[in-house]
Amino acid sequence: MVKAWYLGSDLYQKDSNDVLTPEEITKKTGVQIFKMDVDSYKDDSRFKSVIEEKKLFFSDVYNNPADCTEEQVKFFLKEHIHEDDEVRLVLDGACCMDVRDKDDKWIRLRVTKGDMVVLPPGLYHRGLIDEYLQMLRMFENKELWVAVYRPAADDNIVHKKYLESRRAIEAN
Ligand SMILES: CSCCC(=O)C(=O)O
Ligand SMILES: [Fe+2]
Repeated sequence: MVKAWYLGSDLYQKDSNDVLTPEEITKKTGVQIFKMDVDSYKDDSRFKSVIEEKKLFFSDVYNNPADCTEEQVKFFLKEHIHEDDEVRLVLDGACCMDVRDKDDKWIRLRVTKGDMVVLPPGLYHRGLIDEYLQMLRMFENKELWVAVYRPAADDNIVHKKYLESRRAIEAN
C-alpha cells in the first residue's frame, strides 16, 4: 500500500508515523492510487480502464540496479512535469515518488510492490530510486516522453491549468 507523508528535511526518509490516506492525497493533488495484484493486474478492470481511457499502448519495465546509472538517479530527482499523465506500477521492490501540494510542499509517496499511481498532467514531481525496483511504465507514445523542468515549467500552460483546476476543487 502506498504510504504517504509530508516530507521533512531528510531527502532519504523512507517511513513516517504521520501518514496521509490515499483519499487525502487524491484530494490534495489529483493523484490516483490503486492497489494491484502484480500477477493479475492485466485483467484488473481498473488497470484496463486507465490504459484504455488514456490510450497507453506502450510500456517498458525500469529495473534498478540493472538500468540505473548515477546520472539517471539524479535525472529522476530533478523536479519536473509532463504534459500527459504519468502512470506507473511497481512490480517489485520500492521507490519514492514526491509530489507538490498546492502550497508547494513535498508529499512523499513511498510506493511498493503492487502500487499503481497516476500523476495528473502538469503536477510537479520527482522520483527517488533508493533500492531494488522493477517498475512498469506506461506511455501514450514512447517517442513523446518529455519532461519539463522547473523553473521553465512554471509558465507551462498544462501546469497552469493543473493549478487552476486544483484551486477550483479546493474552493468547493
Ligand atoms: C522513478 S519514479 C518517477 C520517475 C518519473 O518521474 C518519470 O519517469 O517521469
Ligand atoms: Fe515524471
